[in-house]
Amino acid sequence: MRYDQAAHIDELVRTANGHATRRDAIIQDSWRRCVSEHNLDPEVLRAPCIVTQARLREHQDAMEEFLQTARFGAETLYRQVAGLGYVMLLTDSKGVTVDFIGDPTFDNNLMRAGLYLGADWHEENAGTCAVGTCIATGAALVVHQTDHFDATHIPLTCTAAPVFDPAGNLAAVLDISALRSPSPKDSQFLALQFVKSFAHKIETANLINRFRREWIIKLAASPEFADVEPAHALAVDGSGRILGFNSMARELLCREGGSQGDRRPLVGRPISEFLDLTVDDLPRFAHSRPASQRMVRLSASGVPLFAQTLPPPGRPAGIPASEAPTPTLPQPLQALFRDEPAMHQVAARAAKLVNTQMSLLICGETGSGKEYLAKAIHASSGRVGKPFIAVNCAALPETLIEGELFGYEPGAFTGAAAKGKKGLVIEADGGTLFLDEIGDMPLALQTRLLRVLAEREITPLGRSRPIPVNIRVIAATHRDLVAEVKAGCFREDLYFRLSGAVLALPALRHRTDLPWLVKRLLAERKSTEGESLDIADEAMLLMRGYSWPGNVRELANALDYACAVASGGLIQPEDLPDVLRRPTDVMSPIPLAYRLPDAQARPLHASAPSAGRSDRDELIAVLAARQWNVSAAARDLGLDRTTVHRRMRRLGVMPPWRSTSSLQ
Ligand SMILES: Nc1ncnc2c1ncn2[C@@H]1O[C@H](COP(=O)(O)OP(=O)(O)OP(=O)(O)O)[C@@H](O)[C@H]1O
Repeated sequence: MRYDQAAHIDELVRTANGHATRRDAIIQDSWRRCVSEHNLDPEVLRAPCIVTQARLREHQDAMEEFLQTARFGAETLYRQVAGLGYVMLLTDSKGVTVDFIGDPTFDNNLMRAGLYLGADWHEENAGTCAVGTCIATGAALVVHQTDHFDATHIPLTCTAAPVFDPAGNLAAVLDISALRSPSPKDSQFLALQFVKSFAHKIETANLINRFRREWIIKLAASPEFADVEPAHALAVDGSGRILGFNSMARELLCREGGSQGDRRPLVGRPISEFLDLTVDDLPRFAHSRPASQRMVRLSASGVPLFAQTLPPPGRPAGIPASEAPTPTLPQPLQALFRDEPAMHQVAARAAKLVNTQMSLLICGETGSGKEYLAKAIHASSGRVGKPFIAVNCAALPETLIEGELFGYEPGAFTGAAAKGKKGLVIEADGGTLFLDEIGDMPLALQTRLLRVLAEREITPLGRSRPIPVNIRVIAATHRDLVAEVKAGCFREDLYFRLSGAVLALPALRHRTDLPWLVKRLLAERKSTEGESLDIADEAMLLMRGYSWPGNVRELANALDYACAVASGGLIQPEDLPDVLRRPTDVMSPIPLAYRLPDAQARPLHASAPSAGRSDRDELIAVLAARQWNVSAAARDLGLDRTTVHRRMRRLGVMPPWRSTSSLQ
């Protein structure tokens, strides 16, 4: 044990025995809690506790939408402090690190220090630390060097702030930490302000996202800042009842309610109890009017504030949320399918993400339309009009990928083009970079890609200064990336970075809109005589019965063939490629909704005992009917998600895009 660790333990023991110490009160209280409530022994040095991949996934799944909303804020915070040696951690309310951004070159040191995805920083395990003590107290704080309880952590400086959900419950903790820092604790004062400010932004973004179909009221103390940085934000429904708030609005309303001696919960109470307005007044506070004319007073204290209201989309004031129309999908996403539940789910999720900075991962069998979907996302986003650059990582020789992607300066290496090369990442600036077959990207380049994603800048070969880039990365694969991670062929941190949002495209044989797709593709084609074509019912029946291993690409090819050989403007069974007419290639006539994806079509007894077979069949059927959305299946079964996940593991049931070798 090092001398500084021994001295630290000595101070802990003396404090636990009631001796005075000059530490902040919040640290002293936490030390005492660690000894008396968590039974932590100051003399034991504990290694960081990192949860298993399966548990991490469960923690991430449970707050998926929040993570998507928080990502941009967390990345922006990281960019501001990365140069000072900080990493960024976002933990859930239990202290498990569900998002992490750090310099990949420090991986091992960060992991050893517990600054890593999956690290559990709850006070019960890790002792006094910024995240754990923030969870215990609900307060933002700095835990600097020897403030930490466990002597393992005393080189670290950590600053954390709580992020509350719209009902005022702790949702997450935002933390920045550094392996090294100056000794005075004051050096972290600005870090604390930074983290608090970003926690506030994430909280407000989460509130607005969660209640985007309701009235949002933002309040600021000055007219000049009413539209720029309104401190207080709350959501109210069409009848003027409070639905949610950020922490600053909660404090303000509690003060107001408190001054009238009313301590009832805020949710459900009419906004007119707190502000001198009713729901009918809300349109008056729309952004189009000058801020100075948007004054409102707090009912109890009479203090003036300046309001800005955001109305529910496409709904005049006063109509209850339940009667609001469902928001429509952007046209390019709508054009991908017709009345097809699995595709609708993919498109609806993509629609929510089109304008976020998040990287997306599209999974699906070959030819299922991964690039087509990526283009539709690009066309639906604010990046439309900017480049969409597609790179097939499997098609480029390993030696060329680096130069093609990241570019190089003139004369960077022997054989380099005289003018140098810009690189596809820079060419995609402002737009979308589509990385097809990401599973085939060599490991060394995965590290460089990770850095581009984390830092949003790129250093071409032979250049010393990085170039900032603004790209949206969409990756695609038909492989089981989780298995690739397990086999050491794919970087785990890159996988987590890319898989923040996974869009799983259904195979064509599982799509219920095949007839519509056939007609749509036919409308784009002509016969050799230049006439439009239709398809006979018998030919359509053959198409519906075929298993389409090459998916939409194979369908398009089959129609090209049929259009070339058909005559009289109608495609007959004999105009279809032979393979469609061979009985062995035809699917068994099980009902479409219960047709199982390939991974599940293996002999069931191979992975499940016969006693469990009917349970397994039932579980697979419900999951397949819900396009493998575990939450939806759990609702159907009347179980919670964790139980369904546990049951899936026990019965060896996996989504079609994972193989049996997947990480569990
Ligand atoms: N929804 C769709 N509507 C019309 N055509 C589509 C649709 N989806 C895919 N296609 C067509 O199917 C073909 C294959 O699509 P795409 O290249 O996007 O598949 P992929 O999954 O990326 O394939 P791969 O795995 O081989 O990279 C393309 O010709 C594309 O134009």
